Amino acid sequence: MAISDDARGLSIFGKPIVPTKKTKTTIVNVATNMPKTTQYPVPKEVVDERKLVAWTSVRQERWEGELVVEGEIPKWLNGTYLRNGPGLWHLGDYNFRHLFDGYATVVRLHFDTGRLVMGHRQIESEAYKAAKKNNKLCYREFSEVPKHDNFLAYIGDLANLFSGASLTDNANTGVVKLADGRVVCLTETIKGSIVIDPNTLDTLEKFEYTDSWGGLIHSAHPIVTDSEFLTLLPDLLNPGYRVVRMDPGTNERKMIGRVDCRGGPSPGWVHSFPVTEHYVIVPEMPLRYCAQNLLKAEPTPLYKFRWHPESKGFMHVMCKASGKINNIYQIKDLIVLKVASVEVPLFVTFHFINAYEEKDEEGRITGVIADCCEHYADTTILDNLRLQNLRSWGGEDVLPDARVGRFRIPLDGSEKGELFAALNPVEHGRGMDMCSINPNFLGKQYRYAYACGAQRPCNFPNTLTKIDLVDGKAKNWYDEGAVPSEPYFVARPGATEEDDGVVISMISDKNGEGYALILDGTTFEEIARAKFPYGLPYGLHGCWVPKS
Ligand SMILES: CC(=O)/C=C/C=C(C)/C=C/C1=C(C)CCCC1(C)C
Ligand SMILES: CC(/C=C/C=O)=C\C=C\C=O
Ligand SMILES: [Fe+2]
Repeated sequence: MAISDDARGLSIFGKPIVPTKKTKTTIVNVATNMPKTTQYPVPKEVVDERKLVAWTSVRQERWEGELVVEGEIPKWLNGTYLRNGPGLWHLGDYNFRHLFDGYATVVRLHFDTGRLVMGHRQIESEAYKAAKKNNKLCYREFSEVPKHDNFLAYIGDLANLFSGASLTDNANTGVVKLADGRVVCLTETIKGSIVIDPNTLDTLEKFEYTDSWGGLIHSAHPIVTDSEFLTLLPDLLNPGYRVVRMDPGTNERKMIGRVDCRGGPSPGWVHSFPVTEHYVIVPEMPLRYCAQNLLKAEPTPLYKFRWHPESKGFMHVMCKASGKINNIYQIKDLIVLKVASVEVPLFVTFHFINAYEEKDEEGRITGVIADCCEHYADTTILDNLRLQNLRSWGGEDVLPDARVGRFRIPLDGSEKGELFAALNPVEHGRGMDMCSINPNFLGKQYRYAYACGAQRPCNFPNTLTKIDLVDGKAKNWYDEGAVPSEPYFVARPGATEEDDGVVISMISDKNGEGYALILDGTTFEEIARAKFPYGLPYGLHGCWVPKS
């Protein structure tokens, strides 16, 4: 294996390279069940001392090198963890506004019999290349819109919005490994699907869908397994969603079925969605795409979306085999499959955790359970993710509450489903987002979820938390002032227990430094960490590429 241990690369867009202090961090396992009233703001001196590396642009285009490992990485952990995220938030002196605007930075942790090589690199999207070349924003990002020199240019840009030409391809949300081995970085625009090399992090090509579904947007979180790729294509013209499947080795999405919206002027935002063994669950969230906001030059507090409580929330259950959602009975492999479309309480979620089918004593499916990181139907979290807000924390407890929201969708023809907290949110500090599960339990009854919770006061989820959905308990990892990224579970080969494996996260700490962290999946204790040469910005979602 070729290992380079030098930091090579360029500083980007003129950002200075600032040396970081060497300080040891203290790890505390916390109990987060302090009542709100006994929590105090973090003292100003402590807040002022914190470096904001999580919310600071990555300092150079790329780096690769072997890391020194403290502790022991299990010898069975062989493969590559890739994590994508919006890591570059400025162009010259111009600072982007929202976390989701940044140009994609992919980080790679390559594990080989106890050794660890880290690399990071910018994705060479058209949007990123054009920004570098022209030193200005050239495509419409999540909240940022290019400025126009004159009225004609503005009209041209509006026309380009409808064709999709002016939309970004900045693939900064996640990265998936398809069953055929291709590794694709994704965002919510369909054109922002970009194939990368998981070893060199080279940008290889645009992932071209060869079907003719058209449309501009899809779910940022497709469901990817060894046999398929499922995603949702919101239909903004005739409000609804197409549920599509793509087979390994192809670029063609075939339609499983279509769901019409039951409320509102447009489909609800589908950042993610869950599946069970037999069903695709299509959430219809009252936070809906909004054409007027899409046209605005300045961001609204809800960006390209609008909150429509009057339109209600719904969960649709589509049979994977037939594409049907109406409440009829179907015989497939002698199982009676019932499907449903129910009204549910208002909800706000980015991320579904998992879903599964509930059965009675005879093994008949009676309902569907779908779990998500739910923000109590409060949309303010979206605006809280503005960089200014993340960077200007004064020590107050300002992170809105979130919970593991559990939908119960009856399949007996009832018109309504339920939504409740799957465990007491105090267990995880009333913060909850950025989740993963053991992928072998996708769509099946499961017990454990890994996510970011809160040790309050805070303005962003700041703990790693292991949720036990059976006992209703959580184990929390916390490093004062640190921002951990999504905990990612990798199962030990041959494991029979659901939590037998490790959890990987990357930490941006309060000293401006950063490290890869490996926790034991069962005990949730740290087993290894490896310091990065410098702190890295916060990142969103990752995937595991096992050693071939
Ligand atoms: C980083 C993340 O989680 C989400 C990124 C979302 C993006 C880039 C959304 C972009 C969009 C446009 C540029 C116009 C159309 C609507 C929408 C999909 C929100
Ligand atoms: C980071 C985040 C929410 C944090 C809230 O508590 C959401 C990210 C969404 C995109 O992937
Ligand atoms: Fe996401």
